[in-house]
Amino acid sequence: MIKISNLTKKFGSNVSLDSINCEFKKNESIALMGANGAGKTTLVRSIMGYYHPNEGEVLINGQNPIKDRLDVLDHISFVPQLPPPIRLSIAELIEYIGVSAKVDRELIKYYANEMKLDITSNLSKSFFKLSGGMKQKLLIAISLAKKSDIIIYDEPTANLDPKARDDFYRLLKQNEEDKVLLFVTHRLEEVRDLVNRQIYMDLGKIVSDERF
Ligand SMILES: Nc1ncnc2c1ncn2[C@@H]1O[C@H](COP(=O)(O)OP(=O)(O)OP(=O)(O)O)[C@@H](O)[C@H]1O
Repeated sequence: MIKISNLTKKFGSNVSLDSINCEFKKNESIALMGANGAGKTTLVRSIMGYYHPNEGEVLINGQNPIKDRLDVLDHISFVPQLPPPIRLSIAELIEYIGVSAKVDRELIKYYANEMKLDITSNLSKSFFKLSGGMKQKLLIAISLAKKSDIIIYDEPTANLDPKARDDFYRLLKQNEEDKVLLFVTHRLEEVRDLVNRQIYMDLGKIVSDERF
C-alpha cells in the first residue's frame, strides 16, 4: 500500500531522511520508533505529501502523495503530535469533516462517546478552547470514523490519561483489520499488543526493521 523508494529529505544541510527504502502492506501495524530528531515525523509527513523529497519517492497505492494529494489523503486518517489550531466549533468541525471527507457524523459521535468525550454538551465550544486531551480524543474519533485504509498516528496519546489510552487502544484493535497502521511512539510497551512490526530510525535512516 505504501512504497518508499530511496527517499531523501534535507532541510538546508540537515539530512532528515537518508535514502529510506521501505514498504508497508495491508494488515501491517507498525510501531515507528527512534530518538528525538531521528526523522519519524518527517517520514510521516513525506508519506502524506507535505514535503518535496530531495531524492526518491513515496507511492500510496501507486499514487504520488504530492501530485495526487486529494486522492491520497482520501485513503489516510492522520492524528498529529500536536492538535492543529482549528477555530471552528465542534459542531462546525464535525459538519466540515462530514461534507469534505464524507465521514459519517454519527460515527464520529459514536467514537467520541467511546473515548468518553462528551460531545453533546460541547457542540458550540471552539475546538481551540478544548483541553489538550479533549482535542486529541476528538481527532482520534474522527480518524476512526473515517474508515481509511491507512491510519497514521504521530504520538497521539501524550495528552491522554491512562483510561483514555486504554479506550483508544481497544478501539484501534477493533479497527486495524485490512489496514496499514503506522504508529509513531516512544512507548513500545503500550502498543506491543497492537503492532506486528517494529521499525527504529536513527539519524534519518532505518536502523532496524522486525516483524513478529
Ligand atoms: N520543517 C523543518 N525545518 C527544518 N528542519 C526540520 C523540519 N522538520 C524537521 N526538521 C529536522 O529534521 C530532523 C528530524 O526531525 P523529525 O521531527 O522528523 O524527528 P522525530 O523523529 O519525529 O523527533 P521527535 O521524536 O522529537 O518527534 C531534526 O533534525 C529536525 O530538526
